[in-house]
Amino acid sequence: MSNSSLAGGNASSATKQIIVALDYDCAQDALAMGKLLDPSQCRVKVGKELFTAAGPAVVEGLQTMGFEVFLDLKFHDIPNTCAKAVKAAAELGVWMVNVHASGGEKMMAAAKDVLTGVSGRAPILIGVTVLTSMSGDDLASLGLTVSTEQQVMKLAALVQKSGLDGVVCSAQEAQQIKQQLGRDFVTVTPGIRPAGSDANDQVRITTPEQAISMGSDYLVVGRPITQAPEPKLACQQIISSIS
Ligand SMILES: O=C(O)c1cc(=O)[nH]c(=O)n1[C@@H]1O[C@H](COP(=O)(O)O)[C@@H](O)[C@H]1O
Repeated sequence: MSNSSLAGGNASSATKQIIVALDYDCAQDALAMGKLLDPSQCRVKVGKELFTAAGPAVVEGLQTMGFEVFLDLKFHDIPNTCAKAVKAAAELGVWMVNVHASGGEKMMAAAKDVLTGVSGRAPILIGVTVLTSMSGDDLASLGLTVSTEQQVMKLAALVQKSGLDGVVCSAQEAQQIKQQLGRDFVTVTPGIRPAGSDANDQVRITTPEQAISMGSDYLVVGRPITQAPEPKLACQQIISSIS
């Protein structure tokens, strides 16, 4: 069974919908947080800061601890370069990898194509639509005159047309994506904030409960867990709130 068929529409009945964003500047801190978390209860995300500082070794370290890793490097480049980066990610054995949907159909299709030649389990390949830190005003400043929802839907349709498994979006758009693109099209949603938490730099936010009720498959949660006084407890509370 491919990773893709494990994701999507049935994820809401599965466990491990929480992906903890390990946004740290060194492997030591990321692995220390990993020790507090339970790989049978959540997955982890390695993003640009941690990967740039610590490289593939930290991915391997987390995998050795039993975690499935979402490698969030948001590749965005010419098709050949992007596809080769996705291939390198797949060879690290990661569970999920992402590219920017705004790289376009040719870039995304090349990234998907390269995975057919990868031995073993291919990672779930996801396209980032509009960053959850962005509002309509931010889009306008880029010269986009459509609403955030319209832009997310436009990019999500392009992601699907390019053959990818799903999108990163805010949970606010997850319901519409499921309605228009099908329940098996995976929605990965950052911008998760338990009631009363600081939004930080996130704009399009929802609580974990709202994200699940809107049809989100996977909830990416960073600071509300990693900067909590008791991260393990914060993670457990979020898991309980959606179970
Ligand atoms: O691709 C992502 O994971 C991502 C996309 C997006 O639109 N917004 C977003 O916040 N993220 C990532 O999700 C994480 C959210 O972290 P917190 O805001 O601390 O919960 C960060 O690691 C971001 O890099």
